Amino acid sequence: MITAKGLYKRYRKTVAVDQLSFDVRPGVVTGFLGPNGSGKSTTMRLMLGLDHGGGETLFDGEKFTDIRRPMNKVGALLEAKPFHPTRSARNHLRMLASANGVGEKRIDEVMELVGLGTVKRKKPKGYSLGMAQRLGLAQALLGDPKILLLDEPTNGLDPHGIHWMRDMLKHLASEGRTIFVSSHLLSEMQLMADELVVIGRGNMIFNGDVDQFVRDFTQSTVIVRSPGADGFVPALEGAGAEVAKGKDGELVISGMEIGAVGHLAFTENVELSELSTRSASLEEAFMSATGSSEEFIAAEPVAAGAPAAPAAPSAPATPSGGTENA
Ligand SMILES: Nc1ncnc2c1ncn2[C@@H]1O[C@H](COP(=O)(O)OP(=O)(O)OP(=O)(O)O)[C@@H](O)[C@H]1O
Repeated sequence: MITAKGLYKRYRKTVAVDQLSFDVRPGVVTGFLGPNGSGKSTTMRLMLGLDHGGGETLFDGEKFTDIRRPMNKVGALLEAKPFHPTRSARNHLRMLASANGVGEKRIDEVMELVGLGTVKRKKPKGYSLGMAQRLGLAQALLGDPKILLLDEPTNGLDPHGIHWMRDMLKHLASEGRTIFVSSHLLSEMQLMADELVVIGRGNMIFNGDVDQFVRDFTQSTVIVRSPGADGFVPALEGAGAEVAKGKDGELVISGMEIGAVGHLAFTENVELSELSTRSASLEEAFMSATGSSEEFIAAEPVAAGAPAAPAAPSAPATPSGGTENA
């Protein structure tokens, strides 16, 4: 279990992390999301005491600096390639292992676990970014910790690597470990995470269940296909629904429950060939939740030859509403 309380960090005029408080539960993967520059890396560094700032983080009730053998309790992967330039990958882990009372056997075990068994005698400087991420994870797992903090571990991994990382983190969570992982790959996060901490401009936007986040920040829609679709629209609108035409003539209905749509079709004598709900994606929820807290907003692309549009104005500093739990 991780308990973060009142985390705060200011760089000159920039408040990078603003009184963030959240819990990360064991047994599930918790995703850490936020737009670029929202303070995710700074938060993780603060949690591990690698940055000076305000607040406190407890790992199973203990501050990181008070843990006698930190590697056995908390494993972290904060940036790829923080490795010794001349030692082999295995020797790099060996050095860390001996400093932390971890046995030799565990080194080969973690190298195999992350798929680097055949290249463990090579120097990490020759590793690709994806291989470096795997070595970083091996390093984090060396002490068999109950808690893992991973900043963008899928960065640089190919689709197979991303799939592998997802399965690995889900497996580690299923063993009862606490997994806190940041990623920009929202479709991946939707498959991997059970819970979320979402921040914008250093402020808490949401802390809780992924499905709840999607429900809170998007609207699910009801899909209808019918040979009499056009004739059904006035009845739907008369009942207060909003109706849009989707692909292949489907009706995309918002503001009305699926049961009510089915009942209305029955009373209006409309034949249906499909009646279903469509949930929004995590990406849609993320865009809606963090849209106003994006730090870097690009201008709309302009067609070649057209006069350039002025850059979009900066968004207000306050994040959009949500279930703040700070
Ligand atoms: N060493 C530093 N000096 C000054 N400002 C910094 C420093 N590190 C981070 N910042 C600022 O703090 C804010 C948060 O940065 P941080 O890197 O934590 O965000 P992030 O969410 O991890 O971003 P990304 O998703 O792009 O990796 C940004 O405004 C950034 O410019």
